Amino acid sequence: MKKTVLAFNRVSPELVERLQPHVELIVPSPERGDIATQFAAALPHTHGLIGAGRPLGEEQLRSAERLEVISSISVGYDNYDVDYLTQRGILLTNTPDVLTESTADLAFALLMSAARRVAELDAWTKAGNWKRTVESALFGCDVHGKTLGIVGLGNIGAAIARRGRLGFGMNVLYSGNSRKPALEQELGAQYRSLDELLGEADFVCLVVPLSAQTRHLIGRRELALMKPSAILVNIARGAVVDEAALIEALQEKRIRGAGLDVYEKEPLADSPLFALPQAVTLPHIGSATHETRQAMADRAVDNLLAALAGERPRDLVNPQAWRKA
Ligand SMILES: O=CC(=O)O
Repeated sequence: MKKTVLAFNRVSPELVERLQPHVELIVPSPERGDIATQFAAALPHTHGLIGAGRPLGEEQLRSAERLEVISSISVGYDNYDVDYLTQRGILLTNTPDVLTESTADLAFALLMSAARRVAELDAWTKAGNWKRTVESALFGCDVHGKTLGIVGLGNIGAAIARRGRLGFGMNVLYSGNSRKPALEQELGAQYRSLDELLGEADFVCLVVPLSAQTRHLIGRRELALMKPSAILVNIARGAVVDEAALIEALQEKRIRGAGLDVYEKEPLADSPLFALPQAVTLPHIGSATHETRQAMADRAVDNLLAALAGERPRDLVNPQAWRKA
């Protein structure tokens, strides 16, 4: 008998096509009422879950007695209570690597947009404000040759550093838990403590996973260490930054600007950020290209089907659960 797989919410037709021959697939749909109710009703019969953007821990999964695997279509896994899953022997998988370059592209788009005021001046032009040559009040700042500070030089951080160094001749600084001699060699990247990096960088780019250690890593004190001319880019998770402190720093012009893809509460609604033209606000689209989302879905399906077949999935977040499963 086929095992049952429950999607978190609507999934792409390609994903349905790949899964359907192998499993009994349940996809909650807004046409059939409340998604959360449909999800909860299907959980007790479910062997595998697939999707993204749904917090899952003990409270949500108590009734999921047959659950063997959660295949997350994301690289980050801060939505899941990993200890609880491990204790229950439920495998958790993610989709690393395939989104590295697209996410680095978006970090650079945010950085460029904030520096050269792309989004702001696009809105300005379309509002019919362009009557004569733009004056210095609307000038941006250079990117090439400036200092790029990467907080968290993992795969995505390294891809951003490469763009900065090789594409824009930037000086690259990084902070994090460990030194990266190969990247120091390749890109001339220099290690700094977080405080030193904040004081030296023209662009501070956050690329750390969210954890107890990185929650509010950038707060009032850290923002005060940044240069008044500096720009903060966050493509990691909203809660890595104390958003209220960031809004205050932007309102008081204590930093030049921000490029944000992630927020403490998503979707972002009614935020003071909306009134700040120097904050570029995107709706969490780091990996949202057709090609990358397809690659992520494929990788998530591979992980899910492997786990349901009793094989060790390629991207296992909690290997300790493998022994228990
Ligand atoms: O934020 C996106 C991801 O974790 O893949």
